[in-house]
Amino acid sequence: MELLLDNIRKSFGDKQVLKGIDYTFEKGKIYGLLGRNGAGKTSLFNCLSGEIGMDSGGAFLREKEVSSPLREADIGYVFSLPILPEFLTGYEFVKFYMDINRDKIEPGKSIEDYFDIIRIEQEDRHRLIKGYSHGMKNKIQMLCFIITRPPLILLDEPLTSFDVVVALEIKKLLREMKQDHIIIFSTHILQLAADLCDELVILNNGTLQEIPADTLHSPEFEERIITLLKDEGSND
Ligand SMILES: Nc1ncnc2c1ncn2[C@@H]1O[C@H](COP(=O)(O)OP(=O)(O)OP(=O)(O)O)[C@@H](O)[C@H]1O
Repeated sequence: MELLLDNIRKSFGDKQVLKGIDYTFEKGKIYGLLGRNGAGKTSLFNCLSGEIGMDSGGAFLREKEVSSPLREADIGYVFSLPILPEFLTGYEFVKFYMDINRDKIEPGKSIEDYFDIIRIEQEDRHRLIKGYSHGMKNKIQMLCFIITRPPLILLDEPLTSFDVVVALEIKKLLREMKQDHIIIFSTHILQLAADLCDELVILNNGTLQEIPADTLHSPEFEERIITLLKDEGSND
């Protein structure tokens, strides 16, 4: 399975943020999306998820030479600022989410199993989401895609809110899941990108640019990325 981005363009007023995004992402890999503040990473994710409309271009999933337009149901999107019904308990929300997605759930997994996966303690499961920490809310958002397992998973700076222990668990989980999914996550933490990603792409002056694979584990990794990101700044 592949995700094909075809000449995606998006402007806000006079500001052209995405200037023709062309890229092919493959199943089985974790992609790190890098870019400076305001480069358009969230805008790209929002265009893909349908949160905002693209001005032109398109996104398609291709399976065995057959392409179909990307649909909302194909995407699990974890926002950097989690959006959840705060008036429900974690348990109530997850139960509701499982009920409405009954047809997509792996047989044999209970609600408690899912909470165990993301390590939310028993006593916290029945507390209102309103009182959850940022990291716990992110975990609940992640649980949504663990439950429904959509082909495309978009993570907008997700791991920054987790403590080191949870971050390690989530990294492990993403690595386990990657064989069946296309995972793209945006981050400003270069070490995390180098550690977790199979490929890196930079959103540079409104277009996506692949970073050569040999850069990822080279001793000059950080230096080379920073040079590329600075180049972007000079294009503004
Ligand atoms: N709804 C909107 N209306 C007007 N301008 C917007 C809107 N959304 C984003 N922008 C602008 O588009 C540009 C890209 O923003 P975006 O949030 O996509 O960048 P980003 O790469 O995710 O940044 P960061 O790393 O700081 O989160 C910015 O100049 C931002 O102000």
